[in-house]
Parts: sequence; structure tokens; C-alpha cells
Amino acid sequence: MEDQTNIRVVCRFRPLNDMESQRSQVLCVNFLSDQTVSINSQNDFSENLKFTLDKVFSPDSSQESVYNFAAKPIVEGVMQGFNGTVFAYGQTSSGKTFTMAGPSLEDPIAMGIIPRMVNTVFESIYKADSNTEFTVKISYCEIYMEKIKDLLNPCEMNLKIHEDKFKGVYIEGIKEVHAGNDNEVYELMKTGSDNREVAYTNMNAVSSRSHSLFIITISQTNSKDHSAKIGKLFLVDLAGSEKVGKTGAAGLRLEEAKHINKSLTALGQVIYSLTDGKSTHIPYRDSKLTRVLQDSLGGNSKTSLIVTCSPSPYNESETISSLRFGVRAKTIKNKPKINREYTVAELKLLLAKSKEEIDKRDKIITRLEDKLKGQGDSLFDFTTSFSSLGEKIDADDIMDEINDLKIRLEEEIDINNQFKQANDKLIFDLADIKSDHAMISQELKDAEQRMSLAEKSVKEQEVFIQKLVMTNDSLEKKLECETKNKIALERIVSEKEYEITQLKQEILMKDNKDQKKIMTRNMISLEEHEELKNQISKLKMELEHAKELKEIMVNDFMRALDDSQQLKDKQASRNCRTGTYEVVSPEIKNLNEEIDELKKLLRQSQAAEYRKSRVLEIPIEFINLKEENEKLKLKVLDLQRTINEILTSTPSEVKTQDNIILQMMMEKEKACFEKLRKSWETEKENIMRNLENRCKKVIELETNLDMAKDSYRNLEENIGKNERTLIMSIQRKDNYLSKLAADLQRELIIKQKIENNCQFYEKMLKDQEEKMKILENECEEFRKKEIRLEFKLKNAEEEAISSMGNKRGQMMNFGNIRKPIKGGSNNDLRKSIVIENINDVGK
Ligand SMILES: Nc1ncnc2c1ncn2[C@@H]1O[C@H](COP(=O)(O)OP(=O)(O)OP(=O)(O)O)[C@@H](O)[C@H]1O
Repeated sequence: MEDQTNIRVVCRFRPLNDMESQRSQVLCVNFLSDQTVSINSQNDFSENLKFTLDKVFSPDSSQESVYNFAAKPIVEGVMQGFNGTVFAYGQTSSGKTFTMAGPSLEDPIAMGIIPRMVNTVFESIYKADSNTEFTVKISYCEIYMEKIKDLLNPCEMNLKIHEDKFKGVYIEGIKEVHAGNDNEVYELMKTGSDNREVAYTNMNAVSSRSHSLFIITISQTNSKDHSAKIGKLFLVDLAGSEKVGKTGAAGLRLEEAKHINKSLTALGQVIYSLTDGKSTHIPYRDSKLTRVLQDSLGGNSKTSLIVTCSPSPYNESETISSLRFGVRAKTIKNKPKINREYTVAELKLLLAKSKEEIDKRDKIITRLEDKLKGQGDSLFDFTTSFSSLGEKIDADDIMDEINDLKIRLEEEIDINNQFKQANDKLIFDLADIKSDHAMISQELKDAEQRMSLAEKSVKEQEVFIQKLVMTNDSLEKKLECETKNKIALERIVSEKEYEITQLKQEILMKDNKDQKKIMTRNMISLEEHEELKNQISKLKMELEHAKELKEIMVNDFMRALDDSQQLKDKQASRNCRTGTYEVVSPEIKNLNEEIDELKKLLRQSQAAEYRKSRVLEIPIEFINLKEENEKLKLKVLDLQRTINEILTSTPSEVKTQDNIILQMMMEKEKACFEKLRKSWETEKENIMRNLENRCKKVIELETNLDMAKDSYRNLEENIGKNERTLIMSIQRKDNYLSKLAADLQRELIIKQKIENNCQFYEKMLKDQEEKMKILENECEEFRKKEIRLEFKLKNAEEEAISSMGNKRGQMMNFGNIRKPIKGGSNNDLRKSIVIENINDVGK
């Protein structure tokens, strides 16, 4: 039985001593409940001076109440075969020795934990079943200046600590004295205490200068079933931690104090490491004290810690640190277990069972190994090997096992077939994937080529656009100049028109005939002028219309690009949802990125296109304006010339010349406009063609993009599907294999454990046999003694009866003679047994 239990921690406050009372009658402690105390600190006003432990004992608590709560459950555990530890910790003069030993061994009220425990041990023995035979062994030692001194054998000054897998940690060579009753134990306690190092200090007249360990080992053997149990009880009275300033330690006392404080610090470190939840190493070996207490702290023991404290404000800081130590220790978890000692019969039985179990396990292991190797091919081997063991193993068990294994084998064969089918399918799928992959790789290559071409053309366009932008800048400047010129010319035209009007009025004032002629000619000229104006405005309108057409086309182009962008966004979000493709194929991821890049370039090209169209429009407008200006200039010049001619020539000449000139002007104007219209038409056609080409290119790119998207969507689906199938079948296979491996591992571990047990039992068997031999020898010795006694007692039967008291006295000596005590016996009973024995001898 192995369970985790926490260390039980209590604290005990002693009453104020004389020195403390003289300083102050006030206590530094408040007892908030039977588990919580708070300290009223004069220095530390923090709130966390409340301490909760398993129990708090106030200064008026009795020795009995402390014993019942802190120690009795431990001794009860020891009687069941557990190890137990009770130890007292506290500053010097806080009451550790008072609590552990008490001021008197005989006084039933004042006696401390150790004598009370001894009482309980013997009471339990007297109450026990008469089939159980007990032996009680006592050891007593102290750790003084890091050396272990045997207090029952004081010449042993430096005992060593050892550890054994079965015994745990133990002190080698320590004297173990058999005790037959409580008085014998008290005697041993007194002897040991006399050998302890105590000294006067300013704090305590009899201050313990060492850690003392009182060890009671209780072995019990059941004569019926031959089982045996051993419980070890450690009763530890630690030396008190001390502030050298307060104790006034100097010289040897100072050296002692240093060792005491050092070992208590090591104890604190062990407790810290056991409770901080991080430490992987517990520094038990840092001191003799922690090494001896290794099993008591975090090991195989039921443990109680009694923290003793002074209630005086003078010792407030020591009290706080002791209570902190206690709170920390409360979280230590121990793993106590019953220490059973097997009898020869039990060991033989266990050994046989273990061997049988090992055989069984061996077979299972072989079978599992075969299964792992051939996965089921070992059916024949298994059944044949099993049949050869028919004699040893129960037939029903074998049949059950065989049936069981057959079912499992069939299941495995099924699984195997499934695997094979899945494997075949996977091979096919893989071939498909490979061909798909090759196809897609080719498509990707093509797409890459197309993209590089597109990239090249985009770059060219960029260069072209840059050039256009530069031209645009210079044209804008020119346009600005020309606009200024135009305004100036318009002003000149209006001036000239004004002059013409003036001239007209002057001509009107001439003779009527001439006047009429001139008027007619001027009217014609004005009509022509109007017509020209109309033509110009018509051309302008056509130009506007062409511009609008171009605008619409540009908008369509922009819309197409937007649609493509939306498509791309949708695709991107779908890719995000599926989210696996990028992982599966980095090539397609690259393609995707390239497509994005291309789209970006397309968008740039679209913007550039728009800018270019704007740039192309500007020179057309500019040319139009320029030509219009030119025309107007020419017209003005012509008019000027005509007027001059009218003013200088005769009316008849004027008429002919005017007509000819006007005719020529009209022809010229018409030719000019025709030329202008043609050039505009050509320009318009160029733009339209260019635009159409670009639209075609965009559509082509969009188609490529869609194709690429389709192919990688297909690829993604194929890869995802095949990958899932592949992963699932691999997982199934893995699970099955790891199950087999775990089975095998488990079997191996069990086998190892059983083998260990076997070794253990064999060793114990050997020990027991040796013990039995020793006992037989002892018996032989006793028989010889008995014969000698019989001979002596024949003649002195009466003296023998009267010398009964003396013989009891001999039994009380502390020689290391085994003193078995039968369960259910008591003192009176034992007396009568002795008398009976003596009577028997007399007979
Ligand atoms: N609960 C108590 N009731 C009455 N007196 C007590 C109590 N505890 C301790 N004392 C007294 O206080 C004094 C010091 O006690 P004790 O010697 O047990 O201290 P200690 O902790 O063992 O000291 P050190 O570590 O120096 O050995 C003794 O005189 C003892 O009788």
C-alpha cells in the first residue's frame, strides 16, 4: 500500500519564561483559531503574519493533547508496519526537549512524547493477537558537530550513514538494544540522555548542543501465516537555531552553534527544494541531519513536525521564521508504505508464482515480438509452443488464451488486408498525382513564359509612358505659350474686325454703286466666314464625340480590370479558406504571386494608358488650336489685304480681284480643313486600334490567369484528397504498430518487475534461511543451557523459586538479548510465564 500523505505540522507556544517576563508581560501572538495564529510584529507591519497549520497549541496546552494530535497517529502507523517520524523544530529554549522527552519520564502529566509513545507501543503489543510475536529494539544517537555519536555505545563517535534498496537510509553499526517493556526503554533513554551534549547558554540552562535521534524498531511475526512487518519510529529532538548574540556563545559553544545553524539551514534547503515544485535535486547529502531524515522528508514515512515557539516579543523574529518553516514543510508529500518482511514459506510461494508469471510473460513477449516482425505470421509457432506447455498451464486458460489470440489474429489479418488494399489504392493515386504534377508543371512553365513576355511588354510600355510623360510636360509648356498667343491673336482679330466695321462704314459713305458692290462682296466674305466657323464647330463636335467614345472605352477597360481584381480577391479569400495549397505546392504559390505581380503591372499600365490617352489628347487639341490660329491669322491677313486692295483699286477691278481672292481663300480653307479632318481621323483610328490591342491583351491575360487558377485548384483538390487518404492510412498503421510496441513494452516492464521481485525474494529467502540457521544454533545453545540449568535446578528447586526476582532483574539488563514478546501478554502475564518456566525447569 503506497499513498501520498502530507507532513502533519503543528506549532506549540510555551509560556513566557522568567527572563522574558521581566522584559515584558505582553505576548506577540494572537491565537485566532485552533489552526491559525497571527504575530503582532513591532518591526514588520505586513499583513501576511498569519500562519495556518494543522494545529496550534497555546501555552496552556497539555503534554497529552500535543501527543494525541501530533504523535499518536504516527505510532499507530508504526504498529501497522509503517515508518514514522516525529521531530521538534524551533529556536533555542522554545521547548523542543520539553515536548519530546518532557521534564519527567514517570510523571503521567509532565511526560513528553517519547515516553508516551513507548507506552503506546507496549500497550498495542499487549492488546495484539497472541499469534503475533513482537520484538522492540532501541537505538539512540546524536549528531554533534556533524558526527554521529552512539548514545548507547558512547565509544562509537563517528557512525556512517548508508542506503539500501530494501532497508532505506540507515546508520551502520549503531547499537540496537532489545527492550522487553517500557521500563527498559526508559532506562535506555536515561542512559542515552546522560551521554548527550548539553551546555549552559544565556538562553537555556540546559541547551541541547546536538540533534538527538531516538529510534524504536518494532518487528512483528505472525506464527500462523508466517508474515512479518517492521516499523521504524524516529523521534528527533533538533538542536535549537540560535542567534549567537542572544545566546552569548563563544569558543566551543560558538563552534557548536555554527554547526547547528548550518545543519538547520541544510534542513531548510531540503524542505524548500521539496516544496518549490521546480527542484529536480533534493540536497539530502548536504548534512548528516538531512541524510538521516531523508526517508522522513519526502520518503517512506508518516511524519509529524512540531514547531516550538516563544510567545515573547523579544523572540518575535525567530518565532516568525520558525512558523514560516512550518508552513512550508506542511506541503511536503511523503510516500509511506508498509514494510513487510516475508516468511520463508511466503517467499517460496511468491518465488514459484513469480517464475510461473515470468514464463507466461516470456511467451506473450515472444508472441508480440513475432507479431511485430511478421504481423500475424507466428500463429503456428505460437500454438505449437503453447501446446508443449500443456502440462504446466491450466488447460482452460490455454484454450481461452488461444481463442483470444485467434480472434486477435483474425482482426490483425483483416487490418493487414485493409492496409494492403489501401496501399494499392495509394500506389494508383500516387501515379495519378505524378502525371497531374507533370502536366501542371508544364502548364506552370508555359504560364511563366507568358508572364515573362507580358512583363517585358509592360516594361516597354513603362518606358514609353515615361517618354510620353516627358513629352507631355514639354507640350504643356508649349500649350501654355500657344494659349497666350491665341489670346493675343484673338485680341488682334477683334481689333481687325473692328477696323473692318470702320472700313465698311467708310465705304458706305462712297458712291452708291461701289458701295453696293463692296457690300455684296463683304457679305459674301462674311457668309463664307460663317460657313468656315460652322465647319470648325462641327469638327470640334466630332472631336468631342470621339473623345467621349474614347472615354467610354477607357471606362470599359477599367471595369474589366476591376472585375478581374474582384475575381482575384475572391480566389484569394477561397485560398485562405482552404489554406492548404500553399503548403502543398510552393511552385503554385510562386505562380500566384507572379499573377498578382502581373495584375499590379496591368493596373499600372491601365493608369499609364489613361495618362497616355490624356497626353495624346493634348497634342491634338494643341494642333487644332494652332491650326485654328493659323487660319485666323491667314484670314486676318487676307482681309487686310482685301481691304487695302479695295481702298486702292477701281470699283470694277476690285470686283474681279475680290471674287478671285475670295474663291482662292475658300479653296485654301477647305483644303486646310480637309487635311485637318484626315489627320484627325488617322489619329483617332490609331488610338482606337491601340486601345483594342490593349483590351485584347488584357482579355488574353485574364484567360491565362483563369486557366492557371483552374489548374491549381484541381491540383489542390487532388493533392488534398490523396494526402488525407495517405495520412489516415499511415496514422492507422502507426497506431496499430505503436499499440503492439506498447503491449510489448508493458510486458517487458512487468517481466522486469517480476524478475526484480524474484531476486528480492531469493535474497530474502537466503537471509531468512540464514536467520533460521542462526535461530537453530541459538535454540541449540538454549537447549544446552536448559540441560545445564535442569541439572542445577534439580537440587535447588526451592532456591530457584526464591531467586525468581533476581532472574527478572537479569531480564531488565540492557544486553542485546532477543526478547520476544507475545501479543496479548502484559506485565502480570509475563511474570506468570517466567514462574511457569522456572517451575518447569524445576520439574
Ligand atoms: N510548554 C512548556 N510549558 C512549560 N515550560 C516549558 C514549556 N516548554 C519549554 N518549557 C521550559 O522552557 C525551558 C527551555 O525548554 P527546552 O530545554 O525544552 O528548550 P529547547 O527548545 O529544547 O532548547 P535547546 O534548543 O536550547 O535545547 C525549559 O526550562 C522548559 O522546562
